[in-house]
Amino acid sequence: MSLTLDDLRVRTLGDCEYDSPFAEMLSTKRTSPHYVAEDDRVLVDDTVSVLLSHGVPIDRVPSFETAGPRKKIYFDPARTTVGIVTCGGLCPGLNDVIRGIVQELTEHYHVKRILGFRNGYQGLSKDSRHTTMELSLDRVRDINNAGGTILGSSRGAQDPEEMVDTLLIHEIDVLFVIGGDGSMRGATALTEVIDARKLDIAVVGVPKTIDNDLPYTDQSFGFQTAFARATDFIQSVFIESQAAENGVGIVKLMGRHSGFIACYAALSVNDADFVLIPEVPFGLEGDDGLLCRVERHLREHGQVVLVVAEGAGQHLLEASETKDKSGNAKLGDIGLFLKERITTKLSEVGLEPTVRYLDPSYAIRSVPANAYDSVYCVRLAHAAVHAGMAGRTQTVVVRWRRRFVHVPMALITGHRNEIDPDGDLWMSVLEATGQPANIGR
Ligand SMILES: Nc1ncnc2c1ncn2[C@@H]1O[C@H](COP(=O)(O)OP(=O)(O)O)[C@@H](O)[C@H]1O
Ligand SMILES: O=P(O)(O)OC[C@H]1O[C@](O)(COP(=O)(O)O)[C@@H](O)[C@@H]1O
Ligand SMILES: [Mg+2]
Repeated sequence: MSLTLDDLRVRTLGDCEYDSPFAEMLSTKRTSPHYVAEDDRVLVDDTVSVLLSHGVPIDRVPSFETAGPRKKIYFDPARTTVGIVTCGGLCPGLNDVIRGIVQELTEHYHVKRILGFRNGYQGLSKDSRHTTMELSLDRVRDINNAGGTILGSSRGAQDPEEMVDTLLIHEIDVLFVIGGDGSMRGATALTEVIDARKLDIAVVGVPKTIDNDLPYTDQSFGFQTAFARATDFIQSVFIESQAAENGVGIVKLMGRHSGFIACYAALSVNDADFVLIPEVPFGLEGDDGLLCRVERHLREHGQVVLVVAEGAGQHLLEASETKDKSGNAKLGDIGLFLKERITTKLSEVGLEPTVRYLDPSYAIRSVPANAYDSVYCVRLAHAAVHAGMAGRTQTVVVRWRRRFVHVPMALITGHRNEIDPDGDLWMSVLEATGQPANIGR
């Protein structure tokens, strides 16, 4: 997709007239390999060929506004009230982000009132708008030691007009939405109502997804923790299948539309023989199909390990029209399906398998963030606070090519981050597993 500078323009509520608490520290700072000055920008692309293909001077090629503290800010901290909400599925690090936002607002900006809305957008609805949580430093002190979110989360639509009424009742000036693509669509709907009513409320997003399926973000927070946890389950089925006669290990991992968790966990353990992801369709039948390939592998090596993303091979299952409360398609169970088909096939050819099947499901996303993700979360939280206090709105903060930047919300919801079957990640998976590029297709 070809972007223009206009697509990348971040919205702001107005001129920044208040001195930022960081003004003095920033006065001597210049762009360096480790810092981007607020009037500098970060390139979207990073290869010579793509940069040249734009055919415009370097200051016209697509670039992001840098994140970080500003010398001047839009909101007067002494008169600012902040809201925080976490929506959608859980992800390691949600509590770290909440805590980081509260710490930054309290300790540096001296914002006095921070409210957490309970249970996702539901907490902004008319019915539950009074069940807020005051977020003080004491309240968030050790919340990062636990998984989940102290605010709770939910799926399901709420009326944006009602939600904005709730923001007004609580006199919210800046709302931080920590959530995925659905949440960012919801946040966009909020900003549309805010605009229509000519209100002065900023909405800033911190993208969350263990599936790593949001674009313009290197890797989403919590993803590393989630795939690290997933490796435990691959190791388990590897050991089980190694010890059994004709051992087959199958692990199904989360990943509705994108197979990042499956690929990274499989590469980390480096013991998987087949990795199946939504982005690369496969067939079961025929000499080249998965079933025969599994059989041959088993005959040759005595064991076989498959890692399958939950969204893989959906074309092989009966189509379902079912959706969850947020409108996300409910998928068929590819893990159980493969377990049955592989068991039947191997039994038919006289290999009487011992099949070990694990579906760790929520076990990989309900854990606390690891040290790496915790660092990432706190830095995203800081960037979000700076963006909000500077009056950025309809904007998310992300890390892109190791720099923290501002991205318009519309870009984050515009398409999905998926594994490119022609890209180098999938090539690494093919190299590590030895599986062919096409299975039964
Ligand atoms: N198109 C949309 N417009 C408004 N709100 C939405 C939209 N899509 C999802 N939402 C709301 O955002 C919240 C989170 O969405 P969901 O898809 O469950 O999780 P995620 O944000 O992780 O993708 C839910 O309350 C859902 O109703
Ligand atoms: O919590 P639920 O509704 O069971 O959702 C499970 C889904 O949540 C996910 O973790 C993704 O969640 P999000 O849509 O919140 O990013 C998927 O991997 C999984 O399919
Ligand atoms: Mg989603």
